[in-house]
Amino acid sequence: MTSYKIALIPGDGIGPAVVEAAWQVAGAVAAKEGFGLEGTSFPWSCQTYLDTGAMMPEDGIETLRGHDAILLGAVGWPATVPDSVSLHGLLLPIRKAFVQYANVRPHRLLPGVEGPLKAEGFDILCIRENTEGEYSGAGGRIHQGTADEVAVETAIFTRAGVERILRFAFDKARERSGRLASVTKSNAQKHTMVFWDETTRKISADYPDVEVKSYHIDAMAARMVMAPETLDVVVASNLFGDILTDLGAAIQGGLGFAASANIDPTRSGPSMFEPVHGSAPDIMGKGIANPLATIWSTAMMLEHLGEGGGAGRIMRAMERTTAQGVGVRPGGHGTEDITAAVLKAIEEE
Ligand SMILES: NC(=O)c1ccc[n+]([C@@H]2O[C@H](COP(=O)([O-])OP(=O)(O)OC[C@H]3O[C@@H](n4cnc5c(N)ncnc54)[C@H](O)[C@@H]3O)[C@@H](O)[C@H]2O)c1
Ligand SMILES: O=C(O)[C@H](O)[C@@H](O)C(=O)O
Ligand SMILES: [K+]
Ligand SMILES: [Mn+2]
Repeated sequence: MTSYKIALIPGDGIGPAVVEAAWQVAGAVAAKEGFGLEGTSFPWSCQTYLDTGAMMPEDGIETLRGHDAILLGAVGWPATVPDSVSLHGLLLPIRKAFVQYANVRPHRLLPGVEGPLKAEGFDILCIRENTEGEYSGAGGRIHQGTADEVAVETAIFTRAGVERILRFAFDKARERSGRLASVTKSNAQKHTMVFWDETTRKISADYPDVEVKSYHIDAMAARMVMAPETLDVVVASNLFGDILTDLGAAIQGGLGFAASANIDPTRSGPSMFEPVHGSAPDIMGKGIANPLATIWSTAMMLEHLGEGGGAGRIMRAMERTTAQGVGVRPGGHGTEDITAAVLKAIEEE
């Protein structure tokens, strides 16, 4: 029997609840399909930082390397650890160390979910650059705490980094509708974003069958709200992609629906799967976190592992669940009800 080694990092806040839900669903599907899932849980979180001074052990990356994939909940507990410390201490090092340069985030409505726009028929695949750009961490502060203080944060765009994410996005566009939207702000940011636009035009020569349009980020934000059905594959830098995908989550009904995959397309190390949302301290412990984003991310994980049959089972079970009105609006059903409904749909198929 084929078996996969999965590293589970539940993290903070609602992370453990949604990972637990998704892991149950993954197990049910594995049993149906006849493959094995061997999960090892790593309790790395803000509590680890308070206990040890670091978000994960020094050999954390090496420990993860031995796994086929990573399933993560959420990282961050701002009441005790600054978000800049938790993000740069756990999530970003994993994305960078394993060169998970493509953050793939689908946005569409599950059946029965209306979303605040009541828009229909949109199906957007956002491809976010995931290792550099505005998240490079290059910069510093001098004269800290004085009137002369200076803070600098430099966005770094490398030719290798921009070309590979654009090629990944062009490939996805080719597999889907043949349409790609590239998002920059090249009117204001005249170095990095002009470079991105130039690179887009250069690479488009290799994809004559893909129609590519460039948009400024502000216009794209409006377009996603006013006419999301006009978009298919959308590619953006690390920060712009981060912002657009919370907007994408909103139009698909909320953060509880938005899934994501941090992919190393070369497969030289594990890829990581996690919901778009964070640790949601405001609802932690209330039993109302929507697990569907993490369950959907788990389907993306199975797809990546070559278990398309299992991924399909999860997607169909989620769709049957929401079509029956379960989990479609905030506060309607709790984490356990939604998980139970998905498990039932898997069992009944
Ligand atoms: N990838 C990650 O792990 C990740 C992502 C975003 C934020 N964070 C961290 O999470 C913490 C909280 O950040 P935030 O409040 O800006 O964003 P958030 O995504 O945690 O929450 C934003 C809003 O969405 C709601 N929400 C989120 N997930 C939900 C779900 N599954 N079901 C129902 N409602 C849900 C929350 O209750 C909150 O009102 C911070 O420490 C932040 O740095 C981590
Ligand atoms: O990448 C980030 O900014 C955070 O981890 C989170 O907001 C995300 O979108 O993954
Ligand atoms: K997350
Ligand atoms: Mn985000």
